[in-house]
Amino acid sequence: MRKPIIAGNWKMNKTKSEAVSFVQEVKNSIPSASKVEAIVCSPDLFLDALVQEAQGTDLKIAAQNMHFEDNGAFTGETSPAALKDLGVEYVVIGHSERRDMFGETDESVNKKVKAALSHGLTPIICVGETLEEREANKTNDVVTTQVKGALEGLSESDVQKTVVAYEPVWAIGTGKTASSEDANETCGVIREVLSNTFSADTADAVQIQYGGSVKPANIEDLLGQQDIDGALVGGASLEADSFLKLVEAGNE
Ligand SMILES: O=C[C@H](O)COP(=O)(O)O
Repeated sequence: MRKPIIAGNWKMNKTKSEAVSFVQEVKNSIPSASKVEAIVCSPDLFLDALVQEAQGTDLKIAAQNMHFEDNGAFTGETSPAALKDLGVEYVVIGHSERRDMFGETDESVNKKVKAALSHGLTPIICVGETLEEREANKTNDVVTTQVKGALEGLSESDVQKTVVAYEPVWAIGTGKTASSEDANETCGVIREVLSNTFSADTADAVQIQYGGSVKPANIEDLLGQQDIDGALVGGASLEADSFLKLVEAGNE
């Protein structure tokens, strides 16, 4: 049985004091033995404070990116070793904003996924098509290539430790959500790729999230779909109230 994940990706928002207040507000409202895993993906600057603040609660803290090397001359970057040492448990890898604006490729995503796993971090691997690709009926090809590229060379048991987030680029921050059925269909395609490339057991084990304008008003429909195991949420995760509503929806 896959446990759904509600992950709030704050992107480049909040100051440290705002971030800490948010965690103080939500951490004791995550039901223990919750049916969903609740995660906040924070800018690196606040990770240490947030991990401390969330200790002993059911709220997990994630990074939004990392380098694939353990150390070296990579100015401005953060290593997986440093994240692990802070007590971070998850890391978002290959978000479309990083692919689009910071030169992430399937190859760098693959290196980062391997590095995360080797440090015991759970990678949340983002895939998804642009509007142009969708209109050219290339959605399935694009996500297939991205999923295969991200997981290239991994063992079945390592793949089972990953999370995939399907985020159609045209639905991110636009207010346009894929219909639950369309989102489910593409998550199903991803599961089929996992099954064909690795095994049916692997496909069954991997949590596949949907992301793109998820909000309290549409979360229930999305979570009700067979192949959608949670959500990666940007805008609607910035306010504690709204984040808690998303987590509550997963507990109903
Ligand atoms: O990582 C989160 C996604 O990019 C979705 O962002 P959004 O919920 O603001 O559309």
